[in-house]
Amino acid sequence: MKIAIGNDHAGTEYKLAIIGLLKSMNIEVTNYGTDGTDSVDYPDFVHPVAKDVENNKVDFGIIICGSGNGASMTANKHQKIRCALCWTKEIVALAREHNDANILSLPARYISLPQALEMVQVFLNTKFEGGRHERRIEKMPCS
Ligand SMILES: O=C(CO)[C@H](O)[C@H](O)[C@H](O)COP(=O)(O)O
Repeated sequence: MKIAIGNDHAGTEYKLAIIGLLKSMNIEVTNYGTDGTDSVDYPDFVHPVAKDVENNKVDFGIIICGSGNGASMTANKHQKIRCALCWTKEIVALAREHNDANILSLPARYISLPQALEMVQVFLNTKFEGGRHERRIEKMPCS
């Protein structure tokens, strides 16, 4: 499995820990940064993740900012992206089962690091249910 990951300054600590987790699971990671804590603009680090997912260069994306909102809004501008902003593992599971989310957005300032790591594992280990949900996600894109 391959994952692309990106974040702003609010997400660096969590991002580095998530990369450690992914590598311990033998998952290939493309890290688009930032790796620092100087103030940056999240779109600069989210668009590359969304492009990799859109172009099937990776299986999934993970993006992290303070609230998760700016990052998810940016990712969802891409036609083929279904980015889910999640704050519990139950919402993560539903984002995969019902929405076939291909990017997970985490709000680093509002969840604990252990929660974030657990949510990443749920995201990667939960399958899309298909069925009625397939019809619904097919209706998501607007022309
Ligand atoms: O974009 C956001 C809010 O939707 C993110 O939470 C950012 O991380 C946040 O806005 C950054 O805030 P800061 O005051 O510049 O650290």
